[in-house]
Amino acid sequence: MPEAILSLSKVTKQFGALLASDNVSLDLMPGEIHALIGPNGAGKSTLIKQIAGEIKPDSGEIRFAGRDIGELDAVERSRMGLARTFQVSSLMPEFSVLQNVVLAQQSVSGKIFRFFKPVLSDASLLEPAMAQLERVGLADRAQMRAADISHGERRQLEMAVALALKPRAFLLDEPMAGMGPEGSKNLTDFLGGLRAEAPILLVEHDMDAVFALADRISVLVYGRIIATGTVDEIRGNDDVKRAYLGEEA
Ligand SMILES: Nc1ncnc2c1ncn2[C@@H]1O[C@H](COP(=O)(O)OP(=O)(O)OP(=O)(O)O)[C@@H](O)[C@H]1O
Repeated sequence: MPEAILSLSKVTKQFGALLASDNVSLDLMPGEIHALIGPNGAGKSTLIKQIAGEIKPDSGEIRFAGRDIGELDAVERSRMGLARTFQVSSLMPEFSVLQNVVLAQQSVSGKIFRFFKPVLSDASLLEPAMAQLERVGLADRAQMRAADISHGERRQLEMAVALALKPRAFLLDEPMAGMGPEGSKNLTDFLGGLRAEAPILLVEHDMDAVFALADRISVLVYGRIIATGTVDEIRGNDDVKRAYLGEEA
């Protein structure tokens, strides 16, 4: 049995009287897309924020890449390869699409540059950045300002930036939000291929996307995981139907 890349053990977080994470244990295995679903206010974003290091659990343990990351801040976690995208925009709007990817690459290269300019004309950085843009289908927008591309294209650019960081796991918080049907379909195809690069913990309300992509699904209700299983197991689970999916699922 391979070791989990990310694992949560009994993570608990209370806001006043509200138990937003109630003894949550969850793992993300190599090569998988693990979807986290649940009704509004169930605590999905709170959990993602605790994994990313934006808020601290009251108790419990979070391990990533074999180590307890409880004491690391969000920047240190992202340097370890934990890539969070979408709800927090990582883009620099005044820079070009290509420059955004170059800057992301250099942030993990370990090299310190005093000025942006030499970085932005360094061929050894431009070529791989262009390759990432081709991968997400944005090569023809490379020279546009990030501020001037469409909403869907910004999502693609965030993906290219995330890829440039060479992540060991992706935390994706509602990637389908605000995408039209065609955009959702393209992104679904793209994410399906991405799992080979790094496993994905996916928070998503679009159930078509979740059912198409997830290797496993965990269902969160009132801060508690009420079931974890394959798509078929979750669709057939009576507790899940009652609490979330409804009888038609
Ligand atoms: N900083 C905070 N202080 C107090 N309560 C909070 C805080 N953050 C979230 N909550 C509460 O915790 C609960 C879980 O919220 P959370 O945003 O994690 O849910 P969610 O499952 O992501 O919801 P949605 O699907 O609507 O995004 C909610 O009742 C919310 O009001």
